[in-house]
Amino acid sequence: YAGSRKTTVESARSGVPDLKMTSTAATSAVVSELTRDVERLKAAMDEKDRTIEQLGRAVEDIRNMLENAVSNQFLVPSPQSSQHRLDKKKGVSGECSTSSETPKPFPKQSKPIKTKHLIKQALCKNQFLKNLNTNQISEIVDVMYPKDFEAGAYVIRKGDPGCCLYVADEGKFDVIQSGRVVDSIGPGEVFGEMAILYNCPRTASVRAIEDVRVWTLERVAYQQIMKTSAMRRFDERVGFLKSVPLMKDLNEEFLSKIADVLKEEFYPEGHYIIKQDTLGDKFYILSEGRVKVTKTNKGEDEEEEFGVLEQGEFFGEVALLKKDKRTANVVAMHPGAECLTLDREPFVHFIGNLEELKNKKYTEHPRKPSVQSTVEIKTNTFYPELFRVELTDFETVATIGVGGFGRVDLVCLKLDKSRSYAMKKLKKQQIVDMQQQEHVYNEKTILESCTSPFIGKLYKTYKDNRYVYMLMEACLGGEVWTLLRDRKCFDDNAACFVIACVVEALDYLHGIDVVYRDLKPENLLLDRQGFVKLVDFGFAKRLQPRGKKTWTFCGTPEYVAPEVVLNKGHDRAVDFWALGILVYKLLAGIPPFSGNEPMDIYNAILKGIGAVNFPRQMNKMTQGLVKQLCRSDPTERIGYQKGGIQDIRRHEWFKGFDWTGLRNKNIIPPIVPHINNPLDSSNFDIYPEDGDVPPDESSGWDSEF
Ligand SMILES: Nc1ncnc2c1ncn2[C@@H]1O[C@H](COP(=O)(O)OP(=O)(O)OP(=O)(O)O)[C@@H](O)[C@H]1O
Ligand SMILES: Nc1nc2c(ncn2[C@@H]2O[C@@H]3COP(=O)(O)O[C@H]3[C@H]2O)c(=O)[nH]1
Ligand SMILES: Nc1nc2c(ncn2[C@@H]2O[C@@H]3COP(=O)(O)O[C@H]3[C@H]2O)c(=O)[nH]1
Repeated sequence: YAGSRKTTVESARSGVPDLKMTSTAATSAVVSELTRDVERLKAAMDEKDRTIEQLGRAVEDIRNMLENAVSNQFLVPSPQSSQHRLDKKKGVSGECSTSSETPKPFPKQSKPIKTKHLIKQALCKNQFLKNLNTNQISEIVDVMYPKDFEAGAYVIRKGDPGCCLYVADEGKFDVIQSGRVVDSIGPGEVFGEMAILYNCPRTASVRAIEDVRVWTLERVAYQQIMKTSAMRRFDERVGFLKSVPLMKDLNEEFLSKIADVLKEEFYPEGHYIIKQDTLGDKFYILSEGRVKVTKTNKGEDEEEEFGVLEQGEFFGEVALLKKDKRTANVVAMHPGAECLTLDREPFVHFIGNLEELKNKKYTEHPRKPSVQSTVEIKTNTFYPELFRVELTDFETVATIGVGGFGRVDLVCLKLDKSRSYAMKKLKKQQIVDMQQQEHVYNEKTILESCTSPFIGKLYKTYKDNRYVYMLMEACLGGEVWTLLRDRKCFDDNAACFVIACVVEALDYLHGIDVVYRDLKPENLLLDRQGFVKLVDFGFAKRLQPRGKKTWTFCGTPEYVAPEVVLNKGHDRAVDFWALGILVYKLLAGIPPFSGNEPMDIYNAILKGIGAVNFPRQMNKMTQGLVKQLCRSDPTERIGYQKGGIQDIRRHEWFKGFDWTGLRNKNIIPPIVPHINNPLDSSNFDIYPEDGDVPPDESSGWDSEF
């Protein structure tokens, strides 16, 4: 750019006449000629600047178009996106909160009504926050506090860990990427929003152009408000259902399940909630206000009133039971009515049919694996051969994996090289710094209690000043991730087998109320025969029975379910979502929701599976399975409904699959790894040594290791 400008000026100078040789008139003629030249040059340069700017924008547009095309249409990937595809995906998680902790109240910050309005408007425009109810928004606005910055100060610096979201109040801000101003932010705009999900590095810098004020929302405050309000709403709903005469005999667990699938709808006064003679697919319980029931007799226009229904009464069951048209009108009365509604599908799935609901008493059924499997639930599995074995009795053969908090080594006993183990060692200080102690304990206690052929066994744990260690069964066939990287994608047969093993693992885990939360090819390993085992239980959690949920953001961006992104509270349904992503990823080689930044991925996830293009190699039946698993509403996902995980096994995609053979391990896996001896680490990538020696950490949080 500078070069081209210089060239133009130089070529103009070459035409300048010798001034000493000319008269005054000639001089002024020359000056005006030169002035015109200068004007022409200026115009040419401006034009050039504009062209360069347009070219820059065009290049940027083309780059964006190509990136979109690659992720959506499977064109030739750019080097950047193919690199992106080869990267292992890292799990991310919010800080753990122990359930025993009493939430600390966040002080309310008084602010003028105008400011409250500005913040509310800003929050309502944000993807993550726009679905919050008015109470949640008000609570959030109340705890936001002001911060002032002088012109030129950085509100956010790229790369710093983020702990809060901001709403710009007064003044303007520059968004800076690689030293370039890429955008500006003005009053009433939200920025730094990723930080309310979990602690992740800032993706850009934000600098005040003038003296500015921002309103700050801390992640901890946001998450506490979300959690307490969702729990409060859920308890209120269960409490309300208990008061509904129709449901009075149902037990609490069952009511919790129903509460989970009910949707809340508001109808203004005069609104026809149900219109006579139309088709209907919804059942209603009146939670607030009153409705009147009217009927129009054949050949008459007048509506006759049949009665008024009050809070706690239900309607809309007749058309559902008879599979016929609505038999009456139901109209909202003053000042409007609020109903809890149940669609036909979840209604049928969860409670069979209304007659059953009216006539049958439900007893408590703890969820168990839905088919008889070879797995049994044990706790405190004990391996006598390892009873006296100390940490110092092992020697390291090779590093076979590197994770967020440490690494996994292939080890053997110094005195017995006929057997190997995987030793996962985690840096204690880093665990404490990232507040992940509870997750590490979850991993230990859950794995200790698992006995499934589809889950990597944990034999024993150790600790020293710097690390905690988990001694595990070694799966020497390598990661499904590596196979996928080398093959680009799997055929239906191999994908079906991998997914079937995962289904078995999930069935086992959900049967003991454990949600896994980190399904991805990186966490699936092949054993020596080629059967797949689930490892890395860093995000697994045992949920309270009774339909209880958990709130901490956990997972790997490409695989997280929308309810996790939206902080709505989540349960085992997130594993079915991730299973859908996994099916897609194995067959297509890339995940359905992707982007350069996690935020782009989350926005794509919130748009839903309907907006995703499927590659040619995925036929309609397979697409159907992915779509049924990746329903945005968790209660609508296949696997989560009345038929349980057996619905997935029965899906057409698995037609002819030998599930019993899989469980008894008497079928031949489609990919049988080459393993030369028990110390063979050749199916894993080679990792450099970790030069970093972590500091001692002696707070004692790991006493149970
Ligand atoms: N039992 C095992 N046998 C063989 N390899 C294993 C075993 N467990 C883990 N690995 C290897 O080590 C890698 C990292 O293990 P793991 O995912 O448990 O660590 P992590 O620190 O929790 O990782 P991340 O931070 O990515 O979640 C795995 O992807 C796998 O390649
Ligand atoms: N308006 C605007 N904001 C951006 C852009 N890129 C990043 N940001 C914001 O800058 C913030 C930097 O920190 P975060 O990554 O937490 O969140 C980022 C976004 O909110 C951009 O191109 N335009
Ligand atoms: N037909 C009829 N429906 C009533 C009456 N009172 C309440 N309803 C409710 O009004 C609803 C209209 O839609 P549905 O026929 O599905 O189910 C009906 C009942 O739930 C009544 O007296 N007659």
